[in-house]
Amino acid sequence: MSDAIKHECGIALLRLKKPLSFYKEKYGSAFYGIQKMYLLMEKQHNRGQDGAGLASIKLDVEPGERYISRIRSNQSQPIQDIFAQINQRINEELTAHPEYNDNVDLQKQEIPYIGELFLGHVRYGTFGKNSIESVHPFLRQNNWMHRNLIVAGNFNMTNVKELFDDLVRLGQHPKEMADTVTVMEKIGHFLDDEVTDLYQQCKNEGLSKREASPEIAERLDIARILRRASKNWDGGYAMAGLLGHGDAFVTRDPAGIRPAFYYQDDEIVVVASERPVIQTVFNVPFEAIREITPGHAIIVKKDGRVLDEQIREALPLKACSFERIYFSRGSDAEIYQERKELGKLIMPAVLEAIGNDTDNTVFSYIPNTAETSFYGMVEAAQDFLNQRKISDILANKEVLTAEKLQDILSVKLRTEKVAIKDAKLRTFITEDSSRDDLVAHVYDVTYGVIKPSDNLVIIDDSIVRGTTLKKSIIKMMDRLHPKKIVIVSSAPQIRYPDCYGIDMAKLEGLIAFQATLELLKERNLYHLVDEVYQKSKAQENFPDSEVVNYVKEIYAPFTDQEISDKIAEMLTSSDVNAEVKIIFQTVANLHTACPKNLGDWYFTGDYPTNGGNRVVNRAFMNFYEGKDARAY
Ligand SMILES: O=P(O)(O)OC[C@H]1O[C@H](OP(=O)(O)OP(=O)(O)O)[C@H](O)[C@@H]1O
Repeated sequence: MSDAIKHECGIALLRLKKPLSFYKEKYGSAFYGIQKMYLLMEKQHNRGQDGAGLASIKLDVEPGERYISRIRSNQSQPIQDIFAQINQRINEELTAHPEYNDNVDLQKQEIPYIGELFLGHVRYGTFGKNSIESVHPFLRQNNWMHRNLIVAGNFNMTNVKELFDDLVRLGQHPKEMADTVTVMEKIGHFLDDEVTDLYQQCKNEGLSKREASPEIAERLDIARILRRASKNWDGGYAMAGLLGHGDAFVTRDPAGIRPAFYYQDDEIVVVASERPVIQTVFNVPFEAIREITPGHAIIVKKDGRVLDEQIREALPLKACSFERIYFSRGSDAEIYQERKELGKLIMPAVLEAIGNDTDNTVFSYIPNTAETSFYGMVEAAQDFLNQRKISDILANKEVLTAEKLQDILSVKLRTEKVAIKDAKLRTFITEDSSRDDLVAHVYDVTYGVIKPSDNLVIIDDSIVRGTTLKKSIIKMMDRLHPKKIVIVSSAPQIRYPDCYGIDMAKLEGLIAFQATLELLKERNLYHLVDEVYQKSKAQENFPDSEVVNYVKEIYAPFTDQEISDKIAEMLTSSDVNAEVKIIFQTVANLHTACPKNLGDWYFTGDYPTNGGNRVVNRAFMNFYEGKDARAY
């Protein structure tokens, strides 16, 4: 089996509803679509830096003219790479044929990528190969216009094997087991089916073959195709597709795990993985942008109609909270406030850890994502300080002088930028093998702002494997000689693997799991590991719906605090002098801060789809059997 491919990805779909001459007149260029695609993709580069791809379709072309273009790159800076190539191609054409310059019809006819429909994708290839074949969009070609299918997705299916077997049962011979291919072939199969049915219909109505073609395109029921294709999909997905003649769709999983936003007016329809991208690129307000309803698809017919159709029965809404904590850009109006709230809500625990001694404490953060929660933490600390000033003033009100008041008011919160990130990479999603070394060299430290009598409170958005802390942050912070280092995680302890698109596939990689194993050993409870293995093994061949997440029993004997303390101990190497404490967010606070994104399986083990329980079961067995394998 070829490696399943991970998809911590971003998508962008754009349909220009007017003729290209309209954009030339209004915005000065018929390349409007390409320019907007560049921005839509670049502003989602946080979602993928290993690969980028773009496909475009020209509507209503004559037979013999090319109408689908696709370009993909797995070079460093892949977004720049593909657009540099596109630009070069366009410029070559324009230089060789000056007559194209002011002629939109000729541009459309002769220059690739000048079309009305676009699909872009940015990709993280977090493990396995990062070959060009793994870069989206994927293409399924056919001589029949409406049988051409182009797909790109931000997704991960837990049951690729089963979906693959389904295809084989249908008589197909898929060329690989990668989930993108499987999903595309699934859609493709029902697309073919639908086309065949419609052709029969047209024939019965007396239409000639040639007359039938545009009729089929018009009547094609995309929702029906998606309903049939996605029936057995178990996973998190925002799946986008284009058909050769010009229909387009984006469908979202029934639990709303992966995000997808859209906007439309009379000039454009646009879909992206993140909302602020659309706001910025098209200068539209927050309120004008909608989320695709979980289990629905937004379908843009070739004639410009936009349909919102239900595809799957909705599941309880479990939008991924990790999008809010880490993955998405913090520029979204809601996400920004949520991250701040995460910082605020954890403050009482921080104050306790420093014995309310804000005077001898420096507050800081680990760049970049945690910067926003730092602002929230600082606001809460400021509130605490103000309360103290009020009490001081009231207590001294009989003897208050201007000087005394000045003394009280001059006390300030001490915030510093202590950690500096040298490389502009997201290390969390860097491939396992090269990560340790990278992390060790990614950060640097600011000297001269910490006194030996100080506590240093430093907030990070999440602690996953703990590499960032162990290999880099704690050691470097210790070089500043603080008395105590308090690491604050704006996310709760990550105890279970993810299987819906965030790369946390192995249990033994998670520091919370490792710490719990240590505790089990110390307390002579390690037999629980054997027991959980027996229970997991016994349900190995159960249908997904009957599998129980027994891994929860591993954590049950311990309080959160005990596990946190063990994590701190394990991440602190013997040469570190400061006392190190780690504080994690509670799951209850997470839900308070991010009320719309209640998906919390990596923290609680409560998976939103049945496949999740199978994955955690498999992940545990892999760990127990010493198999260095991914669980899906
Ligand atoms: O515990 P670990 O397994 O080391 O992973 C957690 C770290 O990874 C992320 O940083 P990243 O460099 O990806 O991104 P950022 O700059 O966007 O915060 C995250 O912000 C944590 O610092």
